[in-house]
Amino acid sequence: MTQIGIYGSAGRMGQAIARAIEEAGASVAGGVDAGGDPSALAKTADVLVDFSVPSALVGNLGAAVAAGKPIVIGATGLGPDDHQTIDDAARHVAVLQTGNTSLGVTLLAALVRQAAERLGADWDIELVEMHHRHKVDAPSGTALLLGQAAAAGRGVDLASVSDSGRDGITGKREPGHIGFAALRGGSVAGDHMVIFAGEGERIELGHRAESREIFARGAVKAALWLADKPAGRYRMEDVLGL
Ligand SMILES: NC(=O)C1=CN([C@@H]2O[C@H](COP(=O)(O)OP(=O)(O)OC[C@H]3O[C@@H](n4cnc5c(N)ncnc54)[C@H](OP(=O)(O)O)[C@@H]3O)[C@@H](O)[C@H]2O)C=CC1
Ligand SMILES: O=C(O)C1=N[C@H](C(=O)O)C[C@H](O)C1
Repeated sequence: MTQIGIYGSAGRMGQAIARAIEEAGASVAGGVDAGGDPSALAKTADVLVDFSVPSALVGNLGAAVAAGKPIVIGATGLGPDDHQTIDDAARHVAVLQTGNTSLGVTLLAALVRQAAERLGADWDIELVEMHHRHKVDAPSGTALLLGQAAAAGRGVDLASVSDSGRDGITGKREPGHIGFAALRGGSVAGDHMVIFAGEGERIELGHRAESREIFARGAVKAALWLADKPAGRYRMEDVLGL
């Protein structure tokens, strides 16, 4: 039976993942939260999942590499340095990083990329997301993932066209920019809408998570898939065969 270790185990996702592990017929190797030792868990688990906080990433990845264990990184709010750390770790162990482990969002990203590829640059792309009142990062990891899919469809680098902080006298919309808006409130598990706004018409491609169980099931599926993979950086598309 595959033993899955959880970084961020007492959190909303950590608890949902523990339930999903039991449902999948695997077992929980243990959990670590703030102040805990990531190394002991890495030694006992077959595979690890990290749904904690970005500041724990270096320690969690270091523990996974030292123990030679694959790891799924689901925590969001990651910056360029974090992605470099993930690339470095992926030279030693299998690492799958994604802002969203659901089947629906993984498919949506492919549709967004295709739409961005086919629609001309005169179609403005805007992303709107809404999450529960406890979420601490914005834009969401999913919004960034979808923005990256749109940018890839257009053959541009998201960092050079991203527009996420409109407030006050912003001036006109920059042609080619990809805009982000983040709403927070209540218990919303995660809503994302990608809007392609043309002259006189709009296309809206979206996803609504009805509970975080979909993320938890996807995370466990990814962990079980990753458990026997060689070193490298993997994506949810690889797990789902999309
Ligand atoms: N990729 C995906 O599909 C999804 C990703 N997420 C992401 O997962 C992350 C967690 O979300 P959520 O469960 O709602 O958040 P929570 O705040 O409920 O949980 C985070 C957990 O991490 C713990 N933690 C804090 N510091 C450390 C540390 N150094 N080492 C290990 N654990 C630590 C916290 O412990 P304490 O409370 O003691 O500080 C807490 O138990 C977020 O980044 C969120 O965006 C969420 C849903 C889906
Ligand atoms: O914090 C959350 O809850 C979620 N975080 C992820 C994100 O930042 O996109 C995934 C999902 O939307 C829920």
